[in-house]
Amino acid sequence: MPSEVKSLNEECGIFGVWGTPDAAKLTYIGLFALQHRGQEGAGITVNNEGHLTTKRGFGLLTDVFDSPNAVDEMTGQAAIGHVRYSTAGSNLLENIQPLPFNFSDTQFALAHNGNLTNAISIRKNLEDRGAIYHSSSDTENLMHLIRLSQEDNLDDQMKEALNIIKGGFAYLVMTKDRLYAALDPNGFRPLVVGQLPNGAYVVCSETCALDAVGAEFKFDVQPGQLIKIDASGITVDKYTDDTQLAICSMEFIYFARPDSDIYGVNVHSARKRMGARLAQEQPVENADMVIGVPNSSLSAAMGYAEESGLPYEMGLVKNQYSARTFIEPTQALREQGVNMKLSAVKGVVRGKNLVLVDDSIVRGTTSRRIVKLLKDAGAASVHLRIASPPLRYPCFYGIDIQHVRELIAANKTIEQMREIFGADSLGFLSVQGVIDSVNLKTDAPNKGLCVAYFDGKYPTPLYDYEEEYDRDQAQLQSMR
Ligand SMILES: O=P(O)(O)OC[C@H]1O[C@H](OP(=O)(O)OP(=O)(O)O)[C@H](O)[C@@H]1O
Ligand SMILES: NC(=O)CC[C@H](N)C(=O)O
Ligand SMILES: [Mg+2]
Repeated sequence: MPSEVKSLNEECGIFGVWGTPDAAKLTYIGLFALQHRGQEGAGITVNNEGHLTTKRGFGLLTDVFDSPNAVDEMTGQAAIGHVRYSTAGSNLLENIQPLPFNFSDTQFALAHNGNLTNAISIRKNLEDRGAIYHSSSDTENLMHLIRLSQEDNLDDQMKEALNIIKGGFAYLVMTKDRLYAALDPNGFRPLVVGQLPNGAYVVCSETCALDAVGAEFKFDVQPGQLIKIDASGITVDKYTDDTQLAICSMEFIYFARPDSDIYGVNVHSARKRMGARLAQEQPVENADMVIGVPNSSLSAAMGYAEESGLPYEMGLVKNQYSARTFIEPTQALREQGVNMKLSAVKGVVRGKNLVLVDDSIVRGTTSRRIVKLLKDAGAASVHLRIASPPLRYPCFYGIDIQHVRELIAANKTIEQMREIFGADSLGFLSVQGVIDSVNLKTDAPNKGLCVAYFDGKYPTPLYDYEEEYDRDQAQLQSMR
């Protein structure tokens, strides 16, 4: 894996459309707007008069659909698609989604964003009873549970299956005559419904994909809902009442695109408010300017600058093509200052006292590199400010960090981190600062946000991950 890839990996994007010509092409365009959510693999399943065909492969959407014909030949009136970053089951072709299933009586295709916390035990249980899995992905479990259900219609089979799986899931399930969308009881992942000018419905991870295909936003799918779209239109149903919103706060901090709205909150504006709150909580005296770390922290840096009355400057630039390179500098070259991703703008930062705003620290790789870059470029001082609290606990609902040993803030104090990064000072936003800045309109705990990565308080039992989590925590205690 190239070392210049993202440190904090995203967690899959899904897109589905029902009842329109060029469904596969629209899905391609929608997925293109969701590419930031996953770059390991991509795929589209098209439904042509009830016949489902899937094309999927490794890499970016443009790697999988590498000629105009690749999408044009997928004719049909409905489609679902997926861009993947794996959380369960490695980066193998059979795990790339949509997962296609051909039964003697029908066909299905599944696309999933999130991570199931009881996938291992469901699989073990079903394999003991003779089930044969196609993939090593957690996603596949839903298909087995639907087919094993004794309910007499597909709506009820879906509901039964959705009540058995646990954890984080936004699912799209397409059959020959309908498209289902379902969200887990905590709504860990965003999922929205929109409508095209011709009346066709779209369901996807973020509103930026609705904008990309010219669809009008209709509503956010709510925790526990099961949506059905078919020839007779859209039906909004639910599979459980036992729900409580706990959407991933990292969606607002880092994952989602700034032009997306989640539950009515614009992501860029939420980040700006986090930056402004950070300026109040962690001010810097005698600074000359605020700079952000492209791309995701620029909104927070703008908010910090506005609140503190300091100029917002471009002190770092990011090479737009860095995500696409598989050729990386060796460690020796890196030590000589070779950097393929970020560069300092020397003419701006030389001799200046900088407030450097990033949105998060995961392994600490970025912070270490950029403080050095800026100092090498002649910055007089670098005060690092992070627009989120220290990430100390793993996520089991769809982000790929599952071990605390990977998280620098779980192992080091703030002063130790400051020293490792070579920064002149280091400060983080409080958990309450995140909650107040996002400010979702709900009575749920933490105003509807999951902040478990910061406080270790998970909104659900961890099921199959419980033992591993306890072991990790014990190991961490012994290291302290
Ligand atoms: O502590 P680390 O392990 O280095 O991870 C944290 C960094 O990773 C993310 O940015 P990323 O490089 O993924 O790119 P982006 O900001 O352009 O989305 C995040 O915004 C931080 O900058
Ligand atoms: N990041 C995700 O949402 C991943 C979906 C699914 N768990 C997979 O591994 O493919
Ligand atoms: Mg970043």
